[in-house]
Amino acid sequence: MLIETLDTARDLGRLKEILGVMVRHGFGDTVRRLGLADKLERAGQALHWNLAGDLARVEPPVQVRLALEELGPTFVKFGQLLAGRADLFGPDWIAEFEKLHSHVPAVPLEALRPQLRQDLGDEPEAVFARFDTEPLAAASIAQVHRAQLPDGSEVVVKIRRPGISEVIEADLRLLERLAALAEAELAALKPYRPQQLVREFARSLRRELNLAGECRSAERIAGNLTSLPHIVVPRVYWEHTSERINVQEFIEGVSGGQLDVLTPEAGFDRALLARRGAQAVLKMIVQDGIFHADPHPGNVFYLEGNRIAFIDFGMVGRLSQRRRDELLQMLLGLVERQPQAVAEVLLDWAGDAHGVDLGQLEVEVEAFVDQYHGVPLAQLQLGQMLADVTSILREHHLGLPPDLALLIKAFISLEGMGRNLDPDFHMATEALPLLHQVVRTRYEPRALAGRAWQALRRALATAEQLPDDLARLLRNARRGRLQVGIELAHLKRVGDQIDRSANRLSMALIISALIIGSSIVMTVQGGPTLFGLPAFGFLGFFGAVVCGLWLVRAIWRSSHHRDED
Ligand SMILES: Nc1ncnc2c1ncn2[C@@H]1O[C@H](COP(=O)(O)OP(=O)(O)OP(=O)(O)O)[C@@H](O)[C@H]1O
Repeated sequence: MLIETLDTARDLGRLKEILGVMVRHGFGDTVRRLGLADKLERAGQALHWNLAGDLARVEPPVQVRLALEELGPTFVKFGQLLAGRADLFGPDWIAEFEKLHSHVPAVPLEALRPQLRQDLGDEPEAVFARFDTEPLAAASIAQVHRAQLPDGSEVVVKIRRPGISEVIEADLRLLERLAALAEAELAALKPYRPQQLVREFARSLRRELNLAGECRSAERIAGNLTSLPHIVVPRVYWEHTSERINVQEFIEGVSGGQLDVLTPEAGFDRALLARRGAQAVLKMIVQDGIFHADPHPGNVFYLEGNRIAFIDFGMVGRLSQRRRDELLQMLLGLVERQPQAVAEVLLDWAGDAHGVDLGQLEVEVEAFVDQYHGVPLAQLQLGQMLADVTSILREHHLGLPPDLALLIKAFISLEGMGRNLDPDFHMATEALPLLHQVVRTRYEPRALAGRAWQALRRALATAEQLPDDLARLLRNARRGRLQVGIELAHLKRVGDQIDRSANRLSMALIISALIIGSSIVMTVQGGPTLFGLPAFGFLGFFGAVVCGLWLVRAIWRSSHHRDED
């Protein structure tokens, strides 16, 4: 089905390439179980290649990472996303996914020129006073060149790789179908919800492909951070920015990776930088609800005056007000060691916890928080605690909502950066006053009154609409066009059970008929015999025994499965 619905021959070719890489890295059996083996074999590729030497001894997480690397940018990015899912994968997997880097050879300027001409409306040399032909950096989606505008402003020009959008789209189409197939065919992968994972990934990657979108996020965040004058977000030059290109202020500073340069002699106060960085990101997360979701050292610069610049807003996380409230309760619960509060939020996050022992989950969360009882605030590693507490969900085969997974990754990365800057930096100590302040502002009378007023306005709007809605409902009911959609989750299962019961009942009737018929035949004298008995009567009884045994086995198996369920 997957192959039949592929859009182009190119997609089919790429699928074979993907399957080939999977086989080469030891996942031939998975290919077979996905029902795709024949496609490869028809393409002349053997499925049962033995893994050569060293590869045979490689652990599954390493095999997966090597396969993702070989499959190119889309899959490398997918692995990078999985690196943030401590709620789904164990530490050995996360460590491997974290090794994935998207640095690739740069595209020469001449190859970029036709696209640049289209996007800038002229040759780069005509638009910029200076344009560096050698890029500053080349990543999988875009590469960055330094340039100068005619007014003397130093800028960076981020250019999307020609053709990358088509490559990524084709890969995403295949990945979406493979995920659907995996979810249907591979029971072991079901708890990872492959389809949902790929859907979220595709959404975020498509957003990243639009280089203007990144600038919109940067401006939004910059607007939220105006109260923190020591935080810098590069200015966007919209006149040269569009989907495939963006031009932004060049940030002159010390890259987050060069900590040894941040000395007091050079005018840097590392403790202050750690505190300022943490305050900014905490504000983005708990107060503003839109945050830089990829704050790794390469995306941070330290500037003179102990200012901090964030760049690359290609991946931002968004949190609804409800999520922010939950997060606030979770963080305060962790910092103030209130197990009940933490458990409550985690159970909310677990969402559809069908078949999960919620009581047990609650006990585990409480035990987890209790182990920090009496530990000084300064020793709490908030990011790690968040990751650990959510990994309890993993053990119960429950996933974290995607917006929160992104947040925890950002949190851990930020906490690590803070500690690298200043070994005495403690996120929990830093966070507590801000968390209290957010709670205070959220529940101060004016804020409460504001929210109550908004709720009232929504209620009034609904009330205003009510007579019309009711009239429409009644009109439809009068015309017999009232439709009610009822979804019964287990209706199909019940239908199947009725089907099976009817089959068994029919079988019981056949057996009874065979026994009665054979008994009558047995009394008839003459005709062929078998073992001294009338042959047709004997065969009838034999058939009844076989059917009877089948019936007993079917009944035993179905009651056994019910017990397991
Ligand atoms: N405004 C800027 N000022 C100075 N340098 C910049 C700026 N923007 C980007 N760079 C440089 O270019 C590099 C890549 O930029 P950016 O992170 O935006 O691209 P990317 O394609 O998202 O890369 P990655 O996937 O590695 O994060 C940065 O690490 C930085 O060195």
